[in-house]
Amino acid sequence: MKKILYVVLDGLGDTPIKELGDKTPLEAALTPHMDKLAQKGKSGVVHTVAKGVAPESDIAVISLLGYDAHEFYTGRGPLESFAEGLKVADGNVAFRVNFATVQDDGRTIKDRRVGRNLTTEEATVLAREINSKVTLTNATFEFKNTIGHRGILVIRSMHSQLSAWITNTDPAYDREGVFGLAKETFEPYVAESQPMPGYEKSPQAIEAAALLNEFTQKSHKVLQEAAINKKRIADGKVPANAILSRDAGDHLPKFPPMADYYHLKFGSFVEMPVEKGIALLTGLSIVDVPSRTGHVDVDYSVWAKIALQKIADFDGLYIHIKGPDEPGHDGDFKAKKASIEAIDKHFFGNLLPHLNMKETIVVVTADHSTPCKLKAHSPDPVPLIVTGGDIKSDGTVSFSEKAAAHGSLGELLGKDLMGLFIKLAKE
Ligand SMILES: O=C(O)[C@H](O)COP(=O)(O)O
Repeated sequence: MKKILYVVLDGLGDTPIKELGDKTPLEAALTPHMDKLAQKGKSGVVHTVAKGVAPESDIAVISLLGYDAHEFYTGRGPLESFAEGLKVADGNVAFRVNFATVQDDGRTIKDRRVGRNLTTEEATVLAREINSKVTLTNATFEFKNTIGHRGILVIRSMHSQLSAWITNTDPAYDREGVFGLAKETFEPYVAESQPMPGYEKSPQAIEAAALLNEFTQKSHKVLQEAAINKKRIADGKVPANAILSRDAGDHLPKFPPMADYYHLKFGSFVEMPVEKGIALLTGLSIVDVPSRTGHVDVDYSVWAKIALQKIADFDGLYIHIKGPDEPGHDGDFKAKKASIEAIDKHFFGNLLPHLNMKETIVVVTADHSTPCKLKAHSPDPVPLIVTGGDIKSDGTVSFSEKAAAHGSLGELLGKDLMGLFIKLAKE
């Protein structure tokens, strides 16, 4: 059986941009290596969770790994908390959070990501202050910063189980059932969490929402007084003076391990806690890579070398590269195009010349589209290339949304991809 090299570029998909000559950042980017993969293989488009769904990365990646997100997903909070070593027992409620910047009224949001320049070191100090100075009514909590403005929060009631059926305080994401869905537009105010429809009378949901609101108010007060924020303001930066919470979960997902589900041993290297949590909980082996240096030419070429070494140890590698998503969220199409070009040059450029393509099915796709115009995830399907092994070309000339839409693979669902790749790897 051939190896499977499964590369997912976060937020890759986009829509045509006038300033790029009505091309998407992917179309406009110089991507000779990915274009060659497309020319030698077949392409198509993927609705990673379902047609018309603008997924967060978590349910998209779960689907891309072949699991039905409707069946297995229990919220982003438990995934990221598990990745970061925080205990999430049944009845604890875990959230993904952002440090954010609000006006002095404590609720008008100036920036959901603190200008995307909060250092992990600054966030660590602020997290320590929150953990030491905030107390909750008949409950304890653990708050941990992760990467940049990102973090996780676990709240534990002292006398009862809590329910995750509560709304977000982060206005940028809605909840549809257990799924988190990106909103194209939203009111820039910290939302009051409340029990979700149908759970208005649930004591566990009522208590969970009340505790989240208490945490939000008290952490804001602590952050307002924090020396780090006073220094940030003096340095002309926006303060990290609020915590936005979303995607609550009150138990860990129970995935059948990949080894049992597909009888395959997969390695994985990823950048963000959410993908790390999914990899750990689906039984993928985490391949250690050096932490980001901030220089993508260095980081991506190191990743390429590690992928070449490690693919020998596994049946396949799942590689999740964050790159294009952040500039998409920031509406920075030039930076998104540059990010795609850097991945092509420094990851694929260092990987493909040394990869045994006859013995490897190479897949390149995305978890969702993050159109620069929207600055948010969208339901637009993402392009897919499948090449290598004995796969014959379907005449695709380049790697782009437009070219993929005419590919011979047509429209696919994320949860069907693994089955397709395994079939191709066995041919
Ligand atoms: O970057 C991340 O953590 C997510 O993919 C997007 O989350 P955000 O909208 O809170 O930045």
